[in-house]
Amino acid sequence: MTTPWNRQQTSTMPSHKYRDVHRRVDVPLVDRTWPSNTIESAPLWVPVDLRDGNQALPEPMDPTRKRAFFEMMIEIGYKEIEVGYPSASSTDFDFVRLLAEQDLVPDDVTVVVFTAARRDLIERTVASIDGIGCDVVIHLYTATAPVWRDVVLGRGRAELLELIASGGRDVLEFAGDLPNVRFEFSPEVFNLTEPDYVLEVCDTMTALWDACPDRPVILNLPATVEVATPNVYADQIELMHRSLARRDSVILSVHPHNDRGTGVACAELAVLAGAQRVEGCIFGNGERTGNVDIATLALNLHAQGVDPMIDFSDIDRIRRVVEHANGIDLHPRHPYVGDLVHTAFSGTHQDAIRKGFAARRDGRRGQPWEVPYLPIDPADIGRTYDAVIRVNSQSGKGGIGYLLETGYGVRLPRRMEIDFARVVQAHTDAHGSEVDAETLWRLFTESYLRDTDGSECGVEIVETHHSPSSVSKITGVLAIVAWESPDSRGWACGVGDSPRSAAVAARRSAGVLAAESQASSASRSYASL
Ligand SMILES: CC(=O)SCCNC(=O)CCNC(=O)[C@H](O)C(C)(C)COP(=O)(O)OP(=O)(O)OC[C@H]1O[C@@H](n2cnc3c(N)ncnc32)[C@H](O)[C@@H]1OP(=O)(O)O
Ligand SMILES: CC(C)C(=O)C(=O)O
Repeated sequence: MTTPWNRQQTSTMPSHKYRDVHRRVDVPLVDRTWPSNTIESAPLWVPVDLRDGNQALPEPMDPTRKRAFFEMMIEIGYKEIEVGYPSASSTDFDFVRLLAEQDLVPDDVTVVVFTAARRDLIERTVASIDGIGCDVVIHLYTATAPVWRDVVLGRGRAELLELIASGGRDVLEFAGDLPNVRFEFSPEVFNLTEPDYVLEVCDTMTALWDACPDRPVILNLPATVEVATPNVYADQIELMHRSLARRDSVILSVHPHNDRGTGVACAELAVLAGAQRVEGCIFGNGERTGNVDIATLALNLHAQGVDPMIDFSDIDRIRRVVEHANGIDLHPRHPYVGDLVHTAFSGTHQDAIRKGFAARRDGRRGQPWEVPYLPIDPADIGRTYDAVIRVNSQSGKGGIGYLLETGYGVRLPRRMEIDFARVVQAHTDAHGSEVDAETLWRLFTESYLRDTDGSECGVEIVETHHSPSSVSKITGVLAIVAWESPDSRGWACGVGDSPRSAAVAARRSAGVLAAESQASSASRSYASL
C-alpha cells in the first residue's frame, strides 16, 4: 500500500553517468585515526589568491590590485604567499620582478612561484626570482590521475613519472644551488590518483630533491576537483601521512577545491589526518566553485578557541581589498564576512540573542562566549552590534525591544513590549519591509506619545516598569516620562491597566508637573516611587 511516508520518488536525473569515487580510487585504510583527533594549533597557511585565484578571474589582477592584495596579506600575518605563475604572462613575471627589485618582501615572508613540469617554463620561473632577497619556494606540478594521464598528457604511469622527475631535475639544475630556495611538488588531482602511484611519485621527488629536516620538501596533495565526501579525502591524507618516505623531511600540505561545497570540511579533516599546511584563497575565490576559503578555516579555529595566527580583527577592510582585487562581490551569507551573517530577523532568535547579551551583562562577561545564535562575538572581527538584530514581519517583541533600547535608550516592560509588538506587526504586515530603529521610534511615539488629537505631547518615555512589587497597591503598568523644554525639565510617572493607559497617565501627570517649578519636580526621586 502506498502511504504518504513510503511514496516512491520519481527518478529524472541521469545519475547513472557517474561513478562513486570508491569505484575510481580504492583507499586501503581501515584503521584510520583522524576521527579521534582534534585541531589544537593553526596549520601553516598559504594564500594562493595571486595564482590559483587569479587564474580563475574573468579579468586577472593588474599589478596595482595584485600589490594591494599582497601587502594586505602581509599586514594580517601570512608568512608564505604564492605570488604567481611567472611563466604564464608578463604581468605575472613582472610582478615577481617587482617584488625582487624593489625588495618588497619582508625577511620573514616566503614567496611561492608556480610552474608546470616543462623545462622552458621552469627556466623562466627561475629567471623571475633572480636576485630576490627573501626565501622562495619553487612549486612544480603535474597531474597524476588516470584520466589526465590518458586524455590530457597522453602518458602511462612510468612515462609520466619520468616527465615529473625530469622536471624535478630541471628545477635542481636551475635553482638547486640557490640557498634561499626550497621545493614543492603537487601531484595535481591527487584525490583521483591511485594511492600506490601517487606515493611512488611523491617519494621519487623527495629522494630527488634530497628532502632533509634542514631543507624539507613540501608535498601538496590537491583535491583539484572535489569528487567525494570529506572523509574520503581525510583517509587519503592519513594514508600518505603514514606511508611517505622521509616523513620528517616533508611538509604535508593540502589544497582543496570546493566543487561539492565541502572544501572547508575537507581541509579540516585533512588537518586531523596529518596535514601541516593548507593552501587556499581568502574568502574562497578560485577555479569553478573556488579554492578552499582560508579565512573561514582560520575563523573556525578562532571560534573553537584556537588562535588562527592571522589577524581578522578588521574583516571588512580585508573584504574590501579582496573584492576590489578579484572584481567579485561576496555573498551576504558568506561565512563570517557576509553582511547578514551576524543578523537575526526571526523573533525567537532575537529573543535568545537579547537574553544572551543580558546574561553577559549580568555577570557572565569574563566567561567563554555563549550567546545563542552567534558563534563568535562580532566585535572580534571589527563588527558592531548594530546589525545583530533587524526587524521585519518575522520578528517579535524581543527584537523590537532590543532596537528601541539600543537606539533610543528605552527599555520597555514586558507587557508594553507585547502591546507594541502588535503595533509593529500590523505595520510590517501592511508594508512587507524591514523597519529600522527610527521607524520603530516613530511608531512608538505615534502609539503612546501623542494626544488623541494627534499632537505631540512633548514628553518622552524613558523607562517603564511592570508593577514593582515594592510599591503596594499599584497594579498594572507604570510608565515614566521625561521632558525637557527651555523652561523646565523633569520626569513623571503614571499607572494604568495597559501600557497605553499608563503612558497617558504619565503624560497627564507630566503636563501638570511641567507647569510646576523645576526645583519641586526635580526633588522627586526615583526611589520615592
Ligand atoms: C590545477 C591548476 O591550477 S594547474 C595551473 C593552471 N594554470 C594555468 O594554466 C594558468 C597559466 N597557464 C598558461 O598561461 C599556459 O597554459 C602556459 C603558458 C603555462 C602554457 O601555454 P601553452 O604552451 O600554450 O600550452 P597549453 O596551455 O595550450 O597546453 C598545455 C600543454 O602543457 C602540457 N601540460 C599541462 N600540464 C603540464 C604539467 N603540469 N607539466 C608538463 N606539461 C603539462 C599539456 O599536456 C599541453 O601539452 P601539449 O601542447 O603537448 O598537448
Ligand atoms: C596543482 C595544484 C596546486 C592546484 O592548483 C590544484 O590542483 O588545484
